[in-house]
Amino acid sequence: MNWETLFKMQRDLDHYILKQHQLKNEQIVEKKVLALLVEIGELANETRCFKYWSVKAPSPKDVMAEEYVDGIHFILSLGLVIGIEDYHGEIEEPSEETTELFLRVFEAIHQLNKERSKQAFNQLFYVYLQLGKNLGFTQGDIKSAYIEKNKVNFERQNQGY
Ligand SMILES: O=c1ccn([C@H]2C[C@H](O)[C@@H](COP(=O)(O)O)O2)c(=O)[nH]1
Repeated sequence: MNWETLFKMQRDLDHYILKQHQLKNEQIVEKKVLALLVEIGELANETRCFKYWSVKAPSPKDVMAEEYVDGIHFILSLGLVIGIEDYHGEIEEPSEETTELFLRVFEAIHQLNKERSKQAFNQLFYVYLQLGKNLGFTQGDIKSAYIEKNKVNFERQNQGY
């Protein structure tokens, strides 16, 4: 999977948003970290993986994919802030179950916020891709859902979102 294209699309979107709201990256890194944590919480809610008290089915795959790629947006965006423009790691079949993977993603986000290093970024991307695989998304699914949502995000900026 060529992630470089997605990093480039993310850079364009982030620039557009910063310009629109007259902000600089330094002012919003922590907000981006919180935004990412919130998106992952929203995704967890759609999967219902932790709702041991409920028998309702998870949301449809397209709904989950949209939440999942919101997370991809903020991960790429945080990567760009620390100077990362591509990702080359291979993913292995995740051995953990969904809940455990979510907890590992949250942990990796906190680590990235503390370290702001390439190693911490790669760990986060790796575990997030494992979560995606666990939820049934191929890399092709992720790419097409990302492209679709990136377009929506641009449109929203033009509509006074
Ligand atoms: O600097 C930013 C701010 C937001 N978004 C994108 C990520 C998500 O796809 C979406 C979040 O939108 P809502 O949670 O407001 O729907 O915006 C970015 O890509 N970069």
